[in-house]
Amino acid sequence: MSELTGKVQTVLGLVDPDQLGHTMTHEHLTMSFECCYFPPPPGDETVAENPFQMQHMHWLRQNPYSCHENLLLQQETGAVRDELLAYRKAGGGTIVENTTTGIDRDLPTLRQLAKDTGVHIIAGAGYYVDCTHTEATKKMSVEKLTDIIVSEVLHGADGTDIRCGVIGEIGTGWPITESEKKVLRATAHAQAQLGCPVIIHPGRNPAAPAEVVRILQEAGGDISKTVMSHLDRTIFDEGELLEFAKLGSYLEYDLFGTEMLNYPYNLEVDMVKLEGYEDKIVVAHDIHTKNRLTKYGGHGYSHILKNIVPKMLMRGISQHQVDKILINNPKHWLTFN
Ligand SMILES: CCC(=O)NCCS(=O)(=O)O
Repeated sequence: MSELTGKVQTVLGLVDPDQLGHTMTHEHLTMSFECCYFPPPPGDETVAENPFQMQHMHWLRQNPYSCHENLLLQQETGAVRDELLAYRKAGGGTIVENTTTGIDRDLPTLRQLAKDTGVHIIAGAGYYVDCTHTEATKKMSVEKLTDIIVSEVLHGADGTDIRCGVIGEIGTGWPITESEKKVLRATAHAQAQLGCPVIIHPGRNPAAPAEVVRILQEAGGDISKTVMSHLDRTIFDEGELLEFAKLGSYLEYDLFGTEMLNYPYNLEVDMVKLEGYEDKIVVAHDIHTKNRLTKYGGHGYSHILKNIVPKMLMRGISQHQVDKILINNPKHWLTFN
């Protein structure tokens, strides 16, 4: 039992879990995604250099990683502040900010955004994918990595006294590299000490999520307190997905905002299926590029609350089930044991 037990840790301090309200479990408010720059298709180089014009917006949606400028979300703090105020107005209460070491976590900015907007912001401890690990990180032992992660939760990260309230998103690719495996083991050790929530970014192979769970479990991690992100881009086969669900993690769908929501000829195309896992599903937009902000014609952080919830209700998901996905499941996940 520690002072964290039964509480949720935000960038402004500990809060009672019932204060969280509607929660997006996977967003970014300030970060850089330069690590994942992807060259534009041949012939499109000039568009990529000057993307933020009306006639280029569709190109940007199709090629979000092919424009350096688009990857610098940390330049948009003013727009993000406005977005968070709109999120509150739409009924939003909490955002889990998944930016970890390697993609420019900025805790003072998160604290200021929380103060300015009243949105509860929960920051992430730990490391993103291998290509962002420094040589020093790659050389660290599991014990050293564990100490750093624990300290980010108990004392503060990046030379500040601002404490993280979740470990992750912990980045892994496919195959999982040695350095990523060490970080996963450190994550499990830290979780065992702290009783804290964990969130994982799996590689893009359908086998990746289960392999991560295996490594975490072997190292003593608590899978029932772990979110597996990005399942909507990772496991496409329904049978495989149900097999993975049996392992007991939370199942996160976080591509909302990039879906084809109103396909006019068949309004059923994006039907959500719960399949008995309504206590394990969480959702988010995973905003990590500029073009997804409303300032640039994007969907913003309120899209799920404004557009997806009505669709869920229309398709027979009850208000009680919606509340589980948006309020109760995140609350239980985020509360320290
Ligand atoms: C930093 C945000 C992130 O990792 N999002 C997932 C991107 S992708 O792996 O689906 O391309």
